[in-house]
Amino acid sequence: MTESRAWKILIVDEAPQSRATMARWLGGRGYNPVAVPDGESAVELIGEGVAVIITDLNMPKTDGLALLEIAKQKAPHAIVIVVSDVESVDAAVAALKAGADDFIPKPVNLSELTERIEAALRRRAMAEQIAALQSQLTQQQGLDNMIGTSAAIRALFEKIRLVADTRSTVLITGESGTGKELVARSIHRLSRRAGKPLIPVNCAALPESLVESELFGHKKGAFTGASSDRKGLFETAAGGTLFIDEIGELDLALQAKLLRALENRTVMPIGGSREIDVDVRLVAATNRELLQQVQSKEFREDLYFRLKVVELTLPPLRERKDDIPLLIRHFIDQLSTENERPVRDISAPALEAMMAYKWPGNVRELRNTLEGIIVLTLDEIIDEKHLPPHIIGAESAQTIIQPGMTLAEIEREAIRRTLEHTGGHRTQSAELLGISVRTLQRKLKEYELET
Ligand SMILES: Nc1ncnc2c1ncn2[C@@H]1O[C@H](COP(=O)(O)OP(=O)(O)OP(=O)(O)O)[C@@H](O)[C@H]1O
Repeated sequence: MTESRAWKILIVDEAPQSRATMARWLGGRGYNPVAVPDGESAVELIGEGVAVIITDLNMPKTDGLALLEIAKQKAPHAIVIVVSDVESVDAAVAALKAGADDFIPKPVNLSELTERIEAALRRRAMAEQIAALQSQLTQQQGLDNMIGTSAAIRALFEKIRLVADTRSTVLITGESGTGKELVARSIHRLSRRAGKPLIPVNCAALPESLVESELFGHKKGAFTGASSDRKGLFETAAGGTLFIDEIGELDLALQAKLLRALENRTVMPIGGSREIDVDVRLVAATNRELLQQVQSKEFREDLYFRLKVVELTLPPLRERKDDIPLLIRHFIDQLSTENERPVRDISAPALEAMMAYKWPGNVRELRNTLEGIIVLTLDEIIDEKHLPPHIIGAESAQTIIQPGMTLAEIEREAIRRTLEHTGGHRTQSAELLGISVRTLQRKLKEYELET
């Protein structure tokens, strides 16, 4: 059954035998059936407590269609299943058009009846969850579709609201895939700067030699290839927000330049002779331990303290498992629509397996996993059979290491499988492999794994 609660089912059928058989069958399956012989007696009983109404169509006085009308008024959430003789198929079609949830021809096949009831109850539960989710989203408007009701996420939403409309620099920390970019976008959208641009820049994705000119701009002739003046992202973001992702990847010289830009609110383009005023709010993110980088002298301590005036930390998904069902429902809804697939729910055992899994790639991995499943199925319900083996804990003991393999071959295979696991996400793969994104990029070239 969809829930342990005994659903109240109203059976309206003139034929005593058929009425009694349905009632006995449903009672034996844990439902709470109430059987009546005509429309009038049914009208008396229709109310909020009734979950399902099974009604015959052809009845004297109040017939099935009239009952359907009344049910819509008195118990709008009740599911109405019409049963009818095959001859009155036209009437059944009319009932479906008038809003009945399902139609079963008489004589009623009892197993089919329970299946249809279960399916309708599941559909209704899903619709209710989506409605709840939508209202929750409306309440969180401005938070860029960030889903979550766990205590940790609610506390984070609160901090985002408080910090958004200040000038403070914000440092967002958290593992890869936890939603740092979404937080940065929310901060921008809730701030007075929302009408101005939010410019994201990922330091790990840019070659080191380009980061400086990207951020601060350059003058014509400043270096080979600088054929004209170019504005940096600080200037492009004027009045708005600059989101520097993977700030831990900035080299020390650029860290000094960034600190100066923050302190003086001016930037100096490469090859320039004059500082340019910039009014930009900086939001930075990292999935590395900046403090450790400070201790190992890879990151300037003064910049670290300048950045961490306000620090928002995103907990890994495994530490806020309460959010998993909600996120799954959100992604099922979103990805089924996007990919035109019929998936609309997840079975209890599959959900349990997803809750037990550790999600090293966090929300991104959850979304990628669901996308992989949804794209490849025409089923309506995600079940255990759809889940990848590593999630249901059935990953075989097969190991990538075989005697005779070189270390390079083992490394190549580890990188290949990690990329497969993260859906090709380099930052996340680098983190899982314990190397920097740049090292990963170098190895991808070396092992010819680039796509
Ligand atoms: N709370 C959430 N609600 C809905 N979607 C989320 C949530 N958190 C993350 N996501 C989704 O997960 C994916 C990863 O999020 P995001 O890019 O913000 O992570 P990140 O921490 O910035 O990752 P990285 O460190 O790798 O850049 C995105 O598709 C994002 O929309």
